Amino acid sequence: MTANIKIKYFTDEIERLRYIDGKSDWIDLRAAKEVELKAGEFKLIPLGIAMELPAGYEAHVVPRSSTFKNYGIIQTNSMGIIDETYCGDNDQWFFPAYALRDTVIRVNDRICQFRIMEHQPAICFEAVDSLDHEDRGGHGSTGLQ
Ligand SMILES: O=c1ccn([C@H]2C[C@H](O)[C@@H](COP(=O)(O)OP(=O)(O)OP(=O)(O)O)O2)c(=O)[nH]1
Repeated sequence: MTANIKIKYFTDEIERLRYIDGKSDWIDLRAAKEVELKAGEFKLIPLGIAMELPAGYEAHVVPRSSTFKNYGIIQTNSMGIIDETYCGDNDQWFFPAYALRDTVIRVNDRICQFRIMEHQPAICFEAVDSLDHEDRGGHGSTGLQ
């Protein structure tokens, strides 16, 4: 099955998104403007795109494995969640970056990746006195290091 996604680019300076079938279903995203950060600084890096996600889906954005090594930045929210409703003409995706060293992110640098995920089912929380199961045990209870 193929999902069609409407995408709006905010600049011609970044390469168009490419889905590489067979390797990974995560799709790389690029910085849409040059951003300079000093060690300890936080900035939002625009990713130059907005999308209308398929109904019933959200997108998850995480750094590439090489992002920290190449650029010295980490993603402050660990994983970005793009809601289905984030689909207006100015709803540009961004990467919240914290720099651990002085660094420059250049236009078109591939700094993160995303995939779409189906929403979980609607949840109703039912309060009970007992869950009627044996305790599994918490951290370290398997004895494995
Ligand atoms: O890394 C991110 C995180 C979010 N967004 C966009 C898409 C998302 O739909 C919107 C709002 O994000 P979120 O729901 O995480 O934030 P909030 O609800 O506005 O703020 P918070 O949850 O911190 O109260 O911002 C990004 O582009 N990148």
